[in-house]
Formats: sequence, C-alpha cells, structure tokens
Amino acid sequence: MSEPTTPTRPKMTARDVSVFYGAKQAIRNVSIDVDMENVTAFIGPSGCGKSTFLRTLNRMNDTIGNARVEGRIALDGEDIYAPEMDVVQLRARVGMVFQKPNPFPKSIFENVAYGPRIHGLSRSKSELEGIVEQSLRRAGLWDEVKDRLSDSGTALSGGQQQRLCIARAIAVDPEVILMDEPASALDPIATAKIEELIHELRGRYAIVIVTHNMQQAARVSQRTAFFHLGELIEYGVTSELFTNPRQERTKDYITGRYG
Ligand SMILES: Nc1ncnc2c1ncn2[C@@H]1O[C@H](COP(=O)(O)OP(=O)(O)OP(=O)(O)O)[C@@H](O)[C@H]1O
Repeated sequence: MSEPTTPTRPKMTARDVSVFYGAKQAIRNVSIDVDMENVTAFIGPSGCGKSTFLRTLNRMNDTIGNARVEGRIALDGEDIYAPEMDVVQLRARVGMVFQKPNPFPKSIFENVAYGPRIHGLSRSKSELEGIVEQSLRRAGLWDEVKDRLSDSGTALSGGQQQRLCIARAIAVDPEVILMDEPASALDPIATAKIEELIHELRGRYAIVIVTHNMQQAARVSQRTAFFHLGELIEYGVTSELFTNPRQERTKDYITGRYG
C-alpha cells in the first residue's frame, strides 16, 4: 500500500485533546489530523468517546454544560478555541449532520436558505435560489424535491430529510462536514444513498464520519481512527487498519471480540 498515512494537507489538527464531563474524563490526549482528500471514519465500541471527540471539532461540546476541552484544535492552523474565534462562523465552516435527521419545521427551500441568509451569503433572491438549488443538487436531492420546494421539510422520508440536512450544511459553504452516525436511523436503501453521497462530496469538503458500522467505515472512508475507552488506539489507512491492524485492541474489535 503506497498511500501515506500522514495526510499531506491537514485541514484540521488536534493535539493532546482531552475532554471531561465534570470529573469524568471521556477523551484522553487524542492527536489526529484530518485532511481534504480522505474521508475519515471514527469507529469504536459504544461509549468510547467517538461522538464526544467529533463534537470538539466544531465546539459543539460548548453547548453541554459540564463539558470541558483541553489541548489544541486548529482549522487551517487557526486555534478554534481561541477567545476571538466566532463560534457561529466556526460552525458554518465546520458543519455537522446528526444521527436523527433534524430539519426545521419549515419548507424545504427555507431549510436550505436559512443559513446563507443569516450569514449574508447572497445579495439577491435569485442568488439565494441558486445557492439552494446547488446545495440540493450536491446533496443528491434536487430531482426529488425541485417541484415541491415549498412543502415542509419534515414531510420528506427519513433518508430525504437526512440529505436535506446535508444540503443545509453545504449551503453555508463549509470546509469540513462532521457526520455523527448519519445513516443509523435509515433503511438500507437510504443508507446506500448517503454513502454514495459521501463519495461524491469527498475532496470538496473534509469529511469525518462517526459510525458503529465497520462495513460502513470500510466502504466510505480512506482513513479510520479506532477509539477505545477515550483513547485513540490506532489511526491509519482504512484498508490496512481492517486487514492488518497494528494494535491488539484494534484487532479484537474488528474481529468482533467486543462490541
Ligand atoms: N453530556 C454528557 N455528560 C456526561 N457524560 C457524558 C455526556 N456525553 C457523553 N458522556 C460520557 O462520555 C463517554 C463517551 O461518550 P460518547 O457518546 O462520546 O461515546 P460514543 O463512542 O460516541 O458512544 P456511542 O457510540 O454509544 O454514541 C461515555 O462514557 C458517556 O457516558
């Protein structure tokens, strides 16, 4: 395998990151780089801290009262925990898609138009319409909704709602998209569509996906990080990590010894 494990162009870098919920430590000294070229998957048993660590990448833990983050996380070299960092801007640059699709109880159009409008990304109605169309196209949803943009986003199927949430993240022109188990509430066909979409979005955005499903990690990612009990045990080229893990704990996990 000739692909380098160390990303050539890191978009985000985390160094010695620890996360605490009150006195309980959920993440221990994690260092990792995420780049534009590769989709990165976070895997590991339930409670190992995948979601907690993912949330540090756009300061979503700020919204959890007792959570505290230590260490350094940078986006293009810029410390995202610096006091001068505008968290609203940060979350537009580092967008997030959650496990359960959470469209606003508004029209399909408004779901996508809301972000560009509040971030002042369009100067006219037609420009806004262009952003909405392009975002829905990139999210693979345009053909299914173009004739009913004024219908409620919540009336769509689960899979369509999740692609709407991806369109909503895309609409504010992010650099990174974080996905926390984006397909675990979906049926196999809707899941396949999300996975296909991840392939299409690769390279345009840095993508990080948390998944319980090792087959999914193998299908959608080029880099995999295995977490266990709050530690990053192994990070490398996905195909190598699954076929030739370097750490005993990774091997035990991927062979199903614990789940
Ligand atoms: N808001 C919170 N307050 C206190 N402890 C929390 C909170 N959120 C998570 N934890 C704890 O932090 C640890 C890591 O949880 P986290 O949800 O990040 O793991 P995970 O690997 O994403 O798990 P899962 O796959 O089950 O979602 C767990 O022990 C969990 O109980």
